[in-house]
Amino acid sequence: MIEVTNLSKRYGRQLAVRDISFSVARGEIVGFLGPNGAGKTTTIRMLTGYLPPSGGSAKIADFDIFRQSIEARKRIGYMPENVPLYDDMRVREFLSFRARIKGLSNSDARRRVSHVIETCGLEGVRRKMIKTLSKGYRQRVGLADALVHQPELLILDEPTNGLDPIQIRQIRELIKHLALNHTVLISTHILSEVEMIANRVIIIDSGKIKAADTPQNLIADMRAAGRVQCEIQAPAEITTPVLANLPHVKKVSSEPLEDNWMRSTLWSDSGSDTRQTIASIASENGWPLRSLFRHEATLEDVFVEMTRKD
Ligand SMILES: Nc1ncnc2c1ncn2[C@@H]1O[C@H](COP(=O)(O)OP(=O)(O)OP(=O)(O)O)[C@@H](O)[C@H]1O
Repeated sequence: MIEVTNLSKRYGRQLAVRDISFSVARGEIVGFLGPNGAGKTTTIRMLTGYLPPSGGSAKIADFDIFRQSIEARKRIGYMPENVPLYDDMRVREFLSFRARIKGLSNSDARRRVSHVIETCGLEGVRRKMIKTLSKGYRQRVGLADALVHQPELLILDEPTNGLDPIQIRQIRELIKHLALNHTVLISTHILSEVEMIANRVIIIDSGKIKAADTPQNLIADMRAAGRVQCEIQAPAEITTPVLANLPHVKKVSSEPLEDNWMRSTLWSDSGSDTRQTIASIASENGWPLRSLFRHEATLEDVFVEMTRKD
């Protein structure tokens, strides 16, 4: 559904998107993640035909977004970060206007507007002026606008940004519902949201793709490379160098607890679980060991690790 090949965007001297390639298959729900300024909006604006690339290409449903822009854009429902709405229009009037701009006939527009009003839960506000709507309802109108021409692909740029927790939950439920019969690319900062909705994530940082996989695989990799915490009753000057020298261990930090107990955290390489080695070392040295566990990784850990600046 989306095929991005060596796409780049330069703003003056700054390379905001650097030679990225990825694809999204029909029916996938892909979370597009990255810290502020990573290049998400720039990429999305290129994919939706609003911004010309400095290099590379992108196809939507096999149509080149730059050379076959009209065909490609017909298939995209785009909800930008700050949904531009006409405040002095009423909801239904605005959606009808948008449907006509998008080329729907009068009768198709009427039918589709009624459908998206129902899908997006806008029945109660369809006659209201847009300027009187809450942010949550404005987002729904933005989603209805993105859907009105019946696109196969939805591209949503931070759709829950600025909403309160209840509104976030409502929009998330709506997106989950829409995901049943659309391909979705969703950019967000809310990682729990991605874990709940997406079947794959793409992490971008400084204009480059750092990872593209299912949340489960990314978390599993992170778990393998994970953190192990242990509590040993021995001075840190003795235990820390020993723990730091264990195979695969990259870093150890220790903090003193009561009665000469010491809590140490070990970060290790991918594929290694140091728990057994720690237990053996403690036993060999006669160090009392009262706690030993592996930290369960989350998508947030993956995100922080992938986008860490060090
Ligand atoms: N119109 C522009 N002119 C110059 N630089 C820009 C422009 N738009 C974005 N940038 C820069 O390009 C980089 C990528 O920005 P972009 O908005 O794509 O990031 P983002 O991942 O969407 O960030 P955020 O999560 O904050 O929205 C940033 O360093 C930003 O300052």
